Amino acid sequence: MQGIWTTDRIRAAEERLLAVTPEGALMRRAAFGASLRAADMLTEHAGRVAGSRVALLVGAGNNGGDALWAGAFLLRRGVGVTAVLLKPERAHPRGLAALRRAGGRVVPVEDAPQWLTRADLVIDGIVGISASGPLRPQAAELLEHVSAPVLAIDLPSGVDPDTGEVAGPAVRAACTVTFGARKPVHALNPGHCGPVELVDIGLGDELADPDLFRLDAGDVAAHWPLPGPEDDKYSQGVVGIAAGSATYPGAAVLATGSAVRATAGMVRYAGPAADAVRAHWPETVATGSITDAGRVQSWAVGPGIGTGREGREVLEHALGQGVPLCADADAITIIARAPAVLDARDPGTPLVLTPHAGEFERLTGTRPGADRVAAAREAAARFNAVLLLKGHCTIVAAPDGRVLVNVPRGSWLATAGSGDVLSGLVGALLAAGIDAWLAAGMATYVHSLAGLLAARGVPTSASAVLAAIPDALRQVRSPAPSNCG
Ligand SMILES: NC(=O)C1=CN([C@@H]2O[C@H](COP(=O)(O)OP(=O)(O)OC[C@H]3O[C@@H](n4cnc5c(N)ncnc54)[C@H](O)[C@@H]3O)[C@@H](O)[C@H]2O)[C@@H](O)CC1
Ligand SMILES: Nc1ncnc2c1ncn2[C@@H]1O[C@H](COP(=O)(O)OP(=O)(O)O)[C@@H](O)[C@H]1O
Ligand SMILES: [K+]
Repeated sequence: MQGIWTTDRIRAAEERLLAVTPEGALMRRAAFGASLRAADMLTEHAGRVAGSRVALLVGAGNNGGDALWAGAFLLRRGVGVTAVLLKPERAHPRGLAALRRAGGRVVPVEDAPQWLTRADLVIDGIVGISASGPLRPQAAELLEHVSAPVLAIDLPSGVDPDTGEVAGPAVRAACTVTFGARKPVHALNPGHCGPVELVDIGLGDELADPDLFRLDAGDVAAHWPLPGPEDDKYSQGVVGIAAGSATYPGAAVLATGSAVRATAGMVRYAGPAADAVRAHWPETVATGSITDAGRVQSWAVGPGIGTGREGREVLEHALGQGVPLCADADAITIIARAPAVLDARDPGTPLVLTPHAGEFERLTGTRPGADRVAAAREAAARFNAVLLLKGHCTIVAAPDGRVLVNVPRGSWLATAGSGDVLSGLVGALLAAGIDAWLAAGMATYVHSLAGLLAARGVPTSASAVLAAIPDALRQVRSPAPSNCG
Protein backbone atom coordinates (compact mmCIF):
# COMPACT_ATOMS: atom_id res chain seq x y z
CA MET A 1 0.00 0.00 0.00
CA GLN A 2 1.18 3.48 -0.72
CA GLY A 3 1.02 5.86 2.22
CA ILE A 4 -0.18 9.44 2.01
CA TRP A 5 0.47 12.02 4.73
CA THR A 6 -1.34 15.28 5.49
CA THR A 7 0.65 18.48 5.24
CA ASP A 8 0.76 18.97 9.04
CA ARG A 9 2.40 15.59 9.42
CA ILE A 10 4.83 16.26 6.54
CA ARG A 11 5.80 19.62 7.97
CA ALA A 12 6.48 18.11 11.38
CA ALA A 13 8.58 15.34 9.83
CA GLU A 14 10.50 17.85 7.72
CA GLU A 15 11.27 19.92 10.80
CA ARG A 16 12.76 16.91 12.56
CA LEU A 17 14.85 16.05 9.52
CA LEU A 18 15.94 19.66 8.95
CA ALA A 19 17.29 19.77 12.50
CA VAL A 20 19.81 17.03 11.71
CA THR A 21 20.65 18.00 8.11
CA PRO A 22 23.08 20.66 6.86
CA GLU A 23 21.27 23.86 5.92
CA GLY A 24 19.86 23.85 2.42
CA ALA A 25 20.69 20.18 1.77
CA LEU A 26 17.05 19.01 1.66
CA MET A 27 16.03 21.75 -0.71
CA ARG A 28 18.92 21.02 -3.04
CA ARG A 29 18.06 17.30 -3.03
CA ALA A 30 14.45 18.11 -3.82
CA ALA A 31 15.33 20.65 -6.50
CA PHE A 32 17.88 18.38 -8.16
CA GLY A 33 15.16 15.72 -8.49
CA ALA A 34 12.83 18.32 -9.94
CA SER A 35 15.45 19.43 -12.46
CA LEU A 36 15.90 15.85 -13.70
CA ARG A 37 12.17 15.59 -14.29
CA ALA A 38 12.17 19.00 -16.01
CA ALA A 39 14.94 17.85 -18.34
CA ASP A 40 12.94 14.74 -19.26
CA MET A 41 9.93 16.92 -20.00
CA LEU A 42 12.02 19.26 -22.15
CA THR A 43 13.29 16.30 -24.15
CA GLU A 44 9.75 15.09 -24.57
CA HIS A 45 8.08 18.42 -25.43
CA ALA A 46 10.88 20.51 -27.01
CA GLY A 47 13.07 17.73 -28.37
CA ARG A 48 16.16 19.01 -26.51
CA VAL A 49 17.45 20.13 -23.13
CA ALA A 50 20.36 22.48 -23.98
CA GLY A 51 19.01 25.47 -25.86
CA SER A 52 15.46 25.13 -24.58
CA ARG A 53 13.67 27.80 -22.50
CA VAL A 54 12.18 27.44 -19.04
CA ALA A 55 10.18 30.01 -17.06
CA LEU A 56 9.99 29.70 -13.28
CA LEU A 57 7.01 31.02 -11.33
CA VAL A 58 8.52 31.81 -7.95
CA GLY A 59 6.42 32.46 -4.85
CA ALA A 60 7.58 33.76 -1.49
CA GLY A 61 8.21 30.47 0.32
CA ASN A 62 10.40 27.40 0.10
CA ASN A 63 8.37 26.13 -2.83
CA GLY A 64 9.75 29.08 -4.76
CA GLY A 65 13.19 28.18 -3.38
CA ASP A 66 12.88 24.72 -4.90
CA ALA A 67 12.01 26.26 -8.26
CA LEU A 68 15.01 28.64 -8.12
CA TRP A 69 17.41 25.83 -7.29
CA ALA A 70 15.91 23.63 -10.01
CA GLY A 71 16.47 26.54 -12.41
CA ALA A 72 20.11 26.76 -11.32
CA PHE A 73 20.60 23.04 -12.04
CA LEU A 74 18.96 23.41 -15.47
CA LEU A 75 21.19 26.37 -16.35
CA ARG A 76 24.18 24.08 -15.90
CA ARG A 77 22.69 21.88 -18.62
CA GLY A 78 22.45 24.74 -21.10
CA VAL A 79 18.80 25.64 -20.54
CA GLY A 80 17.81 29.32 -20.75
CA VAL A 81 16.05 30.02 -17.44
CA THR A 82 13.95 33.05 -16.54
CA ALA A 83 12.57 33.46 -13.03
CA VAL A 84 9.39 35.46 -12.48
CA LEU A 85 9.39 36.61 -8.86
CA LEU A 86 5.93 37.15 -7.42
CA LYS A 87 7.34 38.84 -4.31
CA PRO A 88 10.92 39.89 -5.14
CA GLU A 89 11.64 41.06 -1.59
CA ARG A 90 10.68 37.65 -0.19
CA ALA A 91 12.14 35.32 -2.80
CA HIS A 92 14.23 32.54 -1.26
CA PRO A 93 17.64 34.28 -0.85
CA ARG A 94 19.91 31.27 -1.34
CA GLY A 95 17.88 29.95 -4.24
CA LEU A 96 17.90 33.33 -5.90
CA ALA A 97 21.66 33.69 -5.42
CA ALA A 98 22.20 30.21 -6.90
CA LEU A 99 20.10 31.05 -9.93
CA ARG A 100 21.92 34.33 -10.50
CA ARG A 101 25.34 32.65 -10.07
CA ALA A 102 24.41 30.11 -12.72
CA GLY A 103 23.47 32.92 -15.15
CA GLY A 104 19.67 32.93 -14.79
CA ARG A 105 17.54 35.92 -15.72
CA VAL A 106 15.21 37.44 -13.11
CA VAL A 107 12.20 39.48 -14.21
CA PRO A 108 9.37 41.24 -12.41
CA VAL A 109 5.78 40.09 -12.75
CA GLU A 110 4.95 42.88 -15.25
CA ASP A 111 7.38 41.39 -17.77
CA ALA A 112 6.24 37.82 -17.21
CA PRO A 113 3.84 37.40 -20.17
CA GLN A 114 6.53 37.62 -22.86
CA TRP A 115 8.73 35.03 -21.06
CA LEU A 116 5.85 32.73 -20.30
CA THR A 117 4.60 32.65 -23.87
CA ARG A 118 8.10 31.83 -25.17
CA ALA A 119 8.83 29.07 -22.64
CA ASP A 120 9.07 25.41 -23.61
CA LEU A 121 8.31 24.48 -20.01
CA VAL A 122 6.96 26.37 -17.00
CA ILE A 123 7.98 25.36 -13.48
CA ASP A 124 5.37 26.16 -10.87
CA GLY A 125 6.98 27.19 -7.58
CA ILE A 126 4.23 29.60 -6.56
CA VAL A 127 3.11 27.77 -3.46
CA GLY A 128 3.54 24.34 -1.90
CA ILE A 129 2.30 22.64 1.24
CA SER A 130 1.78 25.93 3.10
CA ALA A 131 -0.81 27.15 0.59
CA SER A 132 -3.95 28.61 2.09
CA GLY A 133 -7.09 29.52 0.19
CA PRO A 134 -7.39 30.26 -3.50
CA LEU A 135 -4.41 31.72 -5.39
CA ARG A 136 -3.84 35.41 -4.75
CA PRO A 137 -4.94 37.58 -7.72
CA GLN A 138 -1.43 38.34 -8.96
CA ALA A 139 -0.53 34.64 -9.20
CA ALA A 140 -3.92 33.79 -10.65
CA GLU A 141 -3.49 36.39 -13.43
CA LEU A 142 -0.08 35.02 -14.37
CA LEU A 143 -1.58 31.63 -15.11
CA GLU A 144 -3.56 33.16 -17.98
CA HIS A 145 -0.31 33.53 -19.92
CA VAL A 146 0.83 29.94 -19.49
CA SER A 147 0.45 27.72 -22.51
CA ALA A 148 3.56 25.49 -22.22
CA PRO A 149 3.43 22.26 -20.21
CA VAL A 150 3.81 22.87 -16.48
CA LEU A 151 5.93 20.95 -14.02
CA ALA A 152 4.45 21.53 -10.58
CA ILE A 153 6.86 21.67 -7.68
CA ASP A 154 5.43 19.56 -4.86
CA LEU A 155 1.85 20.26 -5.92
CA PRO A 156 -0.07 22.35 -8.45
CA SER A 157 -0.55 25.84 -7.02
CA GLY A 158 -4.17 26.81 -6.48
CA VAL A 159 -5.20 23.29 -5.43
CA ASP A 160 -5.74 22.69 -1.72
CA PRO A 161 -2.89 20.43 -0.52
CA ASP A 162 -5.04 18.43 1.92
CA THR A 163 -8.40 18.20 0.17
CA GLY A 164 -7.59 18.63 -3.52
CA GLU A 165 -10.25 21.34 -3.74
CA VAL A 166 -9.95 23.95 -6.48
CA ALA A 167 -11.65 27.20 -5.50
CA GLY A 168 -10.32 29.47 -8.26
CA PRO A 169 -7.68 29.54 -10.98
CA ALA A 170 -5.17 26.74 -10.49
CA VAL A 171 -2.20 25.19 -12.21
CA ARG A 172 -3.03 22.16 -14.30
CA ALA A 173 0.28 20.36 -14.34
CA ALA A 174 1.55 17.98 -16.99
CA CYS A 175 3.52 16.36 -14.19
CA THR A 176 4.14 16.95 -10.49
CA VAL A 177 7.33 16.19 -8.66
CA THR A 178 6.93 15.83 -4.93
CA PHE A 179 9.37 15.31 -2.12
CA GLY A 180 9.67 12.92 0.78
CA ALA A 181 6.11 11.61 0.76
CA ARG A 182 2.86 11.81 -1.15
CA LYS A 183 0.33 14.37 0.03
CA PRO A 184 -3.49 14.06 -0.14
CA VAL A 185 -3.77 16.39 -3.16
CA HIS A 186 -1.89 13.86 -5.30
CA ALA A 187 -4.54 11.21 -4.77
CA LEU A 188 -7.55 13.51 -4.51
CA ASN A 189 -6.93 15.69 -7.55
CA PRO A 190 -5.05 13.65 -10.15
CA GLY A 191 -6.50 15.82 -12.92
CA HIS A 192 -4.53 18.86 -11.77
CA CYS A 193 -1.38 16.96 -10.71
CA GLY A 194 -0.82 14.77 -13.75
CA PRO A 195 1.54 11.87 -13.07
CA VAL A 196 3.26 12.34 -9.72
CA GLU A 197 6.92 11.50 -9.27
CA LEU A 198 8.23 11.07 -5.74
CA VAL A 199 11.79 12.22 -4.99
CA ASP A 200 13.33 10.68 -1.91
CA ILE A 201 14.79 13.32 0.40
CA GLY A 202 15.30 10.96 3.33
CA LEU A 203 12.02 11.73 5.12
CA GLY A 204 11.03 8.07 5.47
CA ASP A 205 12.30 7.51 9.01
CA GLU A 206 10.53 10.61 10.29
CA LEU A 207 7.09 9.55 9.03
CA ALA A 208 4.93 7.33 11.22
CA ASP A 209 1.67 5.68 10.08
CA PRO A 210 0.12 7.28 7.00
CA ASP A 211 -3.12 9.29 7.18
CA LEU A 212 -4.45 7.80 3.96
CA PHE A 213 -3.64 4.81 1.81
CA ARG A 214 -3.70 3.99 -1.84
CA LEU A 215 -3.78 0.39 -3.02
CA ASP A 216 -1.45 -0.76 -5.72
CA ALA A 217 -1.71 -3.71 -8.07
CA GLY A 218 0.42 -5.84 -5.76
CA ASP A 219 -2.00 -5.36 -2.84
CA VAL A 220 -4.96 -6.31 -4.97
CA ALA A 221 -3.18 -9.33 -6.46
CA ALA A 222 -2.04 -10.50 -3.03
CA HIS A 223 -5.58 -10.59 -1.61
CA TRP A 224 -7.76 -11.41 -4.61
CA PRO A 225 -9.38 -14.80 -3.99
CA LEU A 226 -8.26 -17.54 -6.39
CA PRO A 227 -9.34 -21.17 -6.14
CA GLY A 228 -6.81 -23.54 -4.56
CA PRO A 229 -6.45 -27.32 -4.70
CA GLU A 230 -8.67 -27.80 -1.66
CA ASP A 231 -11.42 -25.49 -2.86
CA ASP A 232 -14.88 -26.26 -4.12
CA LYS A 233 -17.71 -24.00 -5.20
CA TYR A 234 -18.81 -23.37 -1.61
CA SER A 235 -15.49 -22.99 0.15
CA GLN A 236 -14.59 -19.74 -1.65
CA GLY A 237 -17.69 -18.04 -0.30
CA VAL A 238 -21.14 -17.81 -1.82
CA VAL A 239 -22.38 -14.31 -2.59
CA GLY A 240 -26.04 -13.39 -2.71
CA ILE A 241 -27.26 -10.59 -4.97
CA ALA A 242 -30.58 -8.86 -4.28
CA ALA A 243 -31.01 -6.37 -7.08
CA GLY A 244 -33.23 -5.35 -9.98
CA SER A 245 -36.93 -5.65 -10.58
CA ALA A 246 -39.21 -7.17 -13.20
CA THR A 247 -39.43 -3.82 -14.98
CA TYR A 248 -35.73 -3.03 -14.55
CA PRO A 249 -33.80 -6.28 -14.75
CA GLY A 250 -30.58 -4.58 -15.91
CA ALA A 251 -29.26 -3.80 -12.43
CA ALA A 252 -29.71 -7.44 -11.45
CA VAL A 253 -27.92 -8.70 -14.54
CA LEU A 254 -24.99 -6.29 -14.05
CA ALA A 255 -24.51 -6.80 -10.31
CA THR A 256 -24.82 -10.57 -10.60
CA GLY A 257 -22.54 -10.69 -13.63
CA SER A 258 -19.77 -8.80 -11.94
CA ALA A 259 -19.88 -11.19 -8.98
CA VAL A 260 -19.71 -14.09 -11.46
CA ARG A 261 -16.65 -12.55 -13.13
CA ALA A 262 -14.91 -11.64 -9.88
CA THR A 263 -14.43 -14.95 -8.14
CA ALA A 264 -14.85 -18.64 -8.75
CA GLY A 265 -17.27 -19.11 -5.84
CA MET A 266 -21.01 -19.57 -6.28
CA VAL A 267 -23.34 -16.66 -6.97
CA ARG A 268 -26.96 -16.73 -5.85
CA TYR A 269 -29.51 -14.25 -7.11
CA ALA A 270 -32.76 -13.46 -5.35
CA GLY A 271 -35.42 -11.17 -6.77
CA PRO A 272 -37.99 -10.51 -9.46
CA ALA A 273 -35.45 -10.48 -12.29
CA ALA A 274 -34.50 -14.14 -11.82
CA ASP A 275 -35.40 -15.10 -15.41
CA ALA A 276 -33.26 -12.38 -16.93
CA VAL A 277 -30.38 -13.25 -14.61
CA ARG A 278 -30.58 -16.96 -15.51
CA ALA A 279 -30.66 -16.08 -19.19
CA HIS A 280 -27.48 -14.01 -18.92
CA TRP A 281 -25.64 -16.00 -16.27
CA PRO A 282 -26.68 -19.66 -16.36
CA GLU A 283 -24.07 -20.49 -13.70
CA THR A 284 -26.01 -18.59 -11.02
CA VAL A 285 -28.59 -20.13 -8.70
CA ALA A 286 -31.52 -17.75 -9.04
CA THR A 287 -34.74 -17.59 -7.05
CA GLY A 288 -37.65 -15.17 -7.06
CA SER A 289 -37.59 -14.34 -3.37
CA ILE A 290 -34.83 -13.61 -0.87
CA THR A 291 -36.49 -15.84 1.68
CA ASP A 292 -35.79 -18.88 -0.57
CA ALA A 293 -32.26 -17.89 -1.47
CA GLY A 294 -30.32 -20.42 0.62
CA ARG A 295 -27.14 -19.77 2.57
CA VAL A 296 -24.64 -17.18 1.48
CA GLN A 297 -21.52 -15.70 3.04
CA SER A 298 -22.38 -12.14 1.97
CA TRP A 299 -25.15 -10.07 0.44
CA ALA A 300 -24.99 -7.25 -2.09
CA VAL A 301 -28.33 -5.51 -1.87
CA GLY A 302 -29.88 -2.54 -3.52
CA PRO A 303 -29.39 -1.71 -7.21
CA GLY A 304 -32.85 -1.35 -8.72
CA ILE A 305 -34.80 -2.95 -5.85
CA GLY A 306 -36.96 0.15 -5.40
CA THR A 307 -37.41 2.14 -2.25
CA GLY A 308 -40.89 0.94 -1.26
CA ARG A 309 -42.04 -1.67 1.21
CA GLU A 310 -40.75 -4.65 -0.78
CA GLY A 311 -37.29 -3.17 -1.06
CA ARG A 312 -37.23 -2.48 2.63
CA GLU A 313 -38.27 -6.05 3.48
CA VAL A 314 -35.53 -7.43 1.25
CA LEU A 315 -32.91 -5.26 2.92
CA GLU A 316 -34.15 -6.08 6.42
CA HIS A 317 -34.08 -9.79 5.67
CA ALA A 318 -30.54 -9.63 4.30
CA LEU A 319 -29.33 -7.51 7.23
CA GLY A 320 -30.75 -10.11 9.60
CA GLN A 321 -28.69 -12.95 8.14
CA GLY A 322 -25.55 -12.08 10.14
CA VAL A 323 -23.25 -12.02 7.10
CA PRO A 324 -21.28 -9.09 5.63
CA LEU A 325 -23.46 -6.90 3.45
CA CYS A 326 -22.93 -4.27 0.78
CA ALA A 327 -25.83 -1.79 0.66
CA ASP A 328 -25.91 0.15 -2.59
CA ALA A 329 -28.25 2.47 -4.51
CA ASP A 330 -31.89 1.96 -3.40
CA ALA A 331 -30.71 0.21 -0.23
CA ILE A 332 -28.97 3.44 0.77
CA THR A 333 -32.09 5.48 0.15
CA ILE A 334 -34.09 3.03 2.24
CA ILE A 335 -31.61 3.41 5.12
CA ALA A 336 -31.67 7.20 4.73
CA ARG A 337 -35.46 7.32 4.96
CA ALA A 338 -35.84 4.69 7.66
CA PRO A 339 -32.60 4.31 9.65
CA ALA A 340 -34.39 1.85 11.95
CA VAL A 341 -33.96 -0.74 9.23
CA LEU A 342 -30.38 -1.07 10.49
CA ASP A 343 -31.72 -2.47 13.78
CA ALA A 344 -31.94 -5.77 11.94
CA ARG A 345 -28.15 -5.80 11.74
CA ASP A 346 -25.80 -7.43 14.19
CA PRO A 347 -23.43 -4.48 14.83
CA GLY A 348 -20.40 -6.77 14.68
CA THR A 349 -21.17 -7.84 11.13
CA PRO A 350 -19.42 -5.80 8.42
CA LEU A 351 -21.55 -3.40 6.43
CA VAL A 352 -20.39 -1.49 3.34
CA LEU A 353 -22.37 1.55 2.20
CA THR A 354 -21.62 2.82 -1.31
CA PRO A 355 -23.25 6.24 -1.81
CA HIS A 356 -22.58 8.72 -4.59
CA ALA A 357 -22.70 12.38 -3.51
CA GLY A 358 -26.51 12.62 -3.76
CA GLU A 359 -27.05 9.42 -1.79
CA PHE A 360 -24.48 10.60 0.74
CA GLU A 361 -26.53 13.73 1.29
CA ARG A 362 -29.69 11.67 1.74
CA LEU A 363 -27.90 9.45 4.23
CA THR A 364 -26.17 12.11 6.32
CA GLY A 365 -28.14 15.29 5.66
CA THR A 366 -25.17 17.13 4.08
CA ARG A 367 -23.24 17.07 0.80
CA PRO A 368 -19.75 15.63 1.11
CA GLY A 369 -18.26 19.16 0.62
CA ALA A 370 -14.66 20.04 -0.19
CA ASP A 371 -13.12 17.67 2.35
CA ARG A 372 -14.48 14.39 1.06
CA VAL A 373 -12.08 12.36 3.18
CA ALA A 374 -13.34 13.94 6.41
CA ALA A 375 -16.93 13.52 5.27
CA ALA A 376 -16.47 9.83 4.48
CA ARG A 377 -14.58 9.22 7.74
CA GLU A 378 -17.31 10.83 9.82
CA ALA A 379 -20.08 8.93 8.10
CA ALA A 380 -18.19 5.64 8.49
CA ALA A 381 -17.95 6.23 12.23
CA ARG A 382 -21.57 7.35 12.49
CA PHE A 383 -22.95 4.27 10.70
CA ASN A 384 -20.31 1.89 12.05
CA ALA A 385 -19.81 0.86 8.44
CA VAL A 386 -17.29 1.01 5.66
CA LEU A 387 -18.29 4.09 3.69
CA LEU A 388 -17.38 4.01 0.01
CA LEU A 389 -17.97 7.52 -1.32
CA LYS A 390 -18.24 7.32 -5.10
CA GLY A 391 -17.01 9.98 -7.46
CA HIS A 392 -14.10 10.67 -9.75
CA CYS A 393 -11.83 9.77 -6.84
CA THR A 394 -13.51 7.20 -4.65
CA ILE A 395 -12.88 7.38 -0.90
CA VAL A 396 -13.18 4.27 1.25
CA ALA A 397 -13.36 4.95 4.98
CA ALA A 398 -13.55 2.34 7.74
CA PRO A 399 -15.28 2.98 11.07
CA ASP A 400 -11.89 2.66 12.80
CA GLY A 401 -10.60 5.69 10.83
CA ARG A 402 -8.61 3.97 8.07
CA VAL A 403 -9.13 5.68 4.73
CA LEU A 404 -8.02 4.77 1.26
CA VAL A 405 -8.34 6.77 -1.91
CA ASN A 406 -8.74 5.23 -5.32
CA VAL A 407 -7.04 7.29 -7.99
CA PRO A 408 -9.20 6.91 -11.08
CA ARG A 409 -7.98 5.87 -14.50
CA GLY A 410 -9.93 8.41 -16.49
CA SER A 411 -13.63 9.11 -16.15
CA TRP A 412 -14.86 6.12 -18.13
CA LEU A 413 -17.00 4.86 -15.25
CA ALA A 414 -19.30 7.87 -15.51
CA THR A 415 -21.81 5.68 -17.34
CA ALA A 416 -25.20 4.31 -16.29
CA GLY A 417 -25.05 1.02 -14.42
CA SER A 418 -21.35 1.06 -13.60
CA GLY A 419 -22.23 1.36 -9.90
CA ASP A 420 -24.16 -1.92 -10.15
CA VAL A 421 -20.99 -3.59 -11.38
CA LEU A 422 -19.13 -2.21 -8.36
CA SER A 423 -21.62 -3.58 -5.85
CA GLY A 424 -21.33 -7.08 -7.31
CA LEU A 425 -17.55 -6.87 -6.96
CA VAL A 426 -17.75 -5.73 -3.35
CA GLY A 427 -20.25 -8.49 -2.53
CA ALA A 428 -18.05 -11.16 -4.08
CA LEU A 429 -15.00 -10.07 -2.08
CA LEU A 430 -16.98 -9.88 1.16
CA ALA A 431 -18.13 -13.47 0.58
CA ALA A 432 -14.48 -14.52 0.38
CA GLY A 433 -14.02 -13.25 3.94
CA ILE A 434 -11.82 -10.27 3.07
CA ASP A 435 -11.77 -7.35 5.51
CA ALA A 436 -14.62 -5.08 4.41
CA TRP A 437 -12.45 -1.94 4.03
CA LEU A 438 -9.91 -3.78 1.94
CA ALA A 439 -12.64 -5.54 -0.05
CA ALA A 440 -14.26 -2.22 -0.91
CA GLY A 441 -10.87 -0.77 -1.90
CA MET A 442 -9.92 -3.79 -4.01
CA ALA A 443 -13.28 -3.76 -5.74
CA THR A 444 -12.90 -0.05 -6.53
CA TYR A 445 -9.40 -0.57 -7.90
CA VAL A 446 -10.44 -3.38 -10.24
CA HIS A 447 -13.60 -1.52 -11.23
CA SER A 448 -11.65 1.52 -12.39
CA LEU A 449 -9.06 -0.59 -14.18
CA ALA A 450 -11.85 -2.53 -15.92
CA GLY A 451 -13.33 0.84 -16.94
CA LEU A 452 -10.04 1.86 -18.54
CA LEU A 453 -9.62 -1.45 -20.34
CA ALA A 454 -13.22 -1.45 -21.53
CA ALA A 455 -12.97 2.08 -22.87
CA ARG A 456 -9.55 2.01 -24.56
CA GLY A 457 -10.04 5.70 -25.29
CA VAL A 458 -13.67 5.81 -26.36
CA PRO A 459 -16.91 5.92 -24.36
CA THR A 460 -17.88 2.61 -22.85
CA SER A 461 -20.82 0.97 -21.06
CA ALA A 462 -21.41 -0.88 -17.81
CA SER A 463 -21.74 -4.17 -19.73
CA ALA A 464 -18.33 -3.60 -21.30
CA VAL A 465 -16.83 -2.75 -17.88
CA LEU A 466 -18.23 -6.00 -16.56
CA ALA A 467 -16.76 -7.94 -19.49
CA ALA A 468 -13.34 -6.36 -18.84
CA ILE A 469 -13.10 -7.56 -15.22
CA PRO A 470 -11.11 -10.71 -16.11
CA ASP A 471 -8.60 -8.65 -18.12
CA ALA A 472 -8.31 -6.20 -15.24
CA LEU A 473 -7.56 -9.08 -12.89
CA ARG A 474 -4.97 -10.48 -15.29
CA GLN A 475 -3.29 -7.09 -15.44
CA VAL A 476 -3.36 -6.75 -11.67
CA ARG A 477 -1.64 -10.12 -11.37
CA SER A 478 1.15 -9.12 -13.80
CA PRO A 479 1.33 -5.32 -13.74
CA ALA A 480 3.35 -3.33 -16.27
CA PRO A 481 6.29 -1.54 -14.61
CA SER A 482 5.77 2.17 -13.86
CA ASN A 483 7.75 4.72 -11.88
CA CYS A 484 5.36 7.64 -12.20
CA GLY A 485 1.71 8.12 -11.22
N1 LIG B 1 10.92 22.35 4.69
C1 LIG B 1 11.70 21.54 4.01
O1 LIG B 1 12.57 20.92 4.51
C2 LIG B 1 11.50 21.37 2.57
C3 LIG B 1 10.53 22.11 1.92
N2 LIG B 1 10.37 22.00 0.61
C4 LIG B 1 9.48 22.87 -0.14
O2 LIG B 1 8.94 23.84 0.69
C5 LIG B 1 7.54 23.93 0.46
C6 LIG B 1 6.88 24.50 1.67
O3 LIG B 1 7.46 25.76 1.85
P1 LIG B 1 6.89 26.89 2.83
O4 LIG B 1 6.39 26.27 4.07
O5 LIG B 1 7.92 27.91 2.89
O6 LIG B 1 5.64 27.46 2.10
P2 LIG B 1 5.14 27.54 0.58
O7 LIG B 1 6.27 27.83 -0.32
O8 LIG B 1 4.32 26.33 0.31
O9 LIG B 1 4.15 28.77 0.65
C7 LIG B 1 4.33 29.83 1.50
C8 LIG B 1 4.20 31.13 0.76
O10 LIG B 1 3.16 31.14 -0.15
C9 LIG B 1 2.28 32.23 0.11
N3 LIG B 1 0.93 31.74 -0.12
C10 LIG B 1 0.18 30.97 0.69
N4 LIG B 1 -1.02 30.72 0.13
C11 LIG B 1 -1.00 31.35 -1.06
C12 LIG B 1 -1.97 31.49 -2.08
N5 LIG B 1 -3.17 30.91 -1.98
N6 LIG B 1 -1.66 32.22 -3.17
C13 LIG B 1 -0.45 32.80 -3.30
N7 LIG B 1 0.50 32.71 -2.35
C14 LIG B 1 0.23 32.00 -1.25
C15 LIG B 1 2.50 32.62 1.54
O11 LIG B 1 2.27 33.98 1.70
C16 LIG B 1 3.94 32.24 1.77
O12 LIG B 1 4.76 33.30 1.48
C17 LIG B 1 7.15 22.53 0.08
O13 LIG B 1 5.93 22.48 -0.63
C18 LIG B 1 8.34 22.14 -0.77
O14 LIG B 1 8.18 22.60 -2.09
C19 LIG B 1 11.33 21.22 -0.16
O15 LIG B 1 12.38 22.08 -0.47
C20 LIG B 1 11.81 20.03 0.57
C21 LIG B 1 12.37 20.39 1.89
N1 LIG C 1 -16.14 11.22 -13.48
C1 LIG C 1 -15.89 10.01 -12.99
N2 LIG C 1 -14.65 9.52 -12.99
C2 LIG C 1 -14.38 8.30 -12.50
N3 LIG C 1 -15.31 7.48 -11.98
C3 LIG C 1 -16.57 7.91 -11.94
C4 LIG C 1 -16.94 9.19 -12.43
N4 LIG C 1 -18.27 9.35 -12.26
C5 LIG C 1 -18.71 8.21 -11.68
N5 LIG C 1 -17.70 7.34 -11.48
C6 LIG C 1 -17.78 6.01 -10.87
O1 LIG C 1 -18.80 5.29 -11.57
C7 LIG C 1 -19.63 4.58 -10.66
C8 LIG C 1 -21.04 5.12 -10.80
O2 LIG C 1 -21.87 4.57 -9.82
P1 LIG C 1 -23.35 5.10 -9.56
O3 LIG C 1 -23.31 6.55 -9.30
O4 LIG C 1 -23.93 4.22 -8.52
O5 LIG C 1 -24.04 4.91 -10.97
P2 LIG C 1 -25.19 3.91 -11.45
O6 LIG C 1 -26.29 4.04 -10.45
O7 LIG C 1 -25.59 4.39 -12.80
O8 LIG C 1 -24.61 2.55 -11.50
C9 LIG C 1 -19.01 4.78 -9.30
O9 LIG C 1 -18.12 3.73 -9.02
C10 LIG C 1 -18.25 6.09 -9.43
O10 LIG C 1 -17.17 6.21 -8.55
K1 LIG D 1 3.77 24.49 -6.64
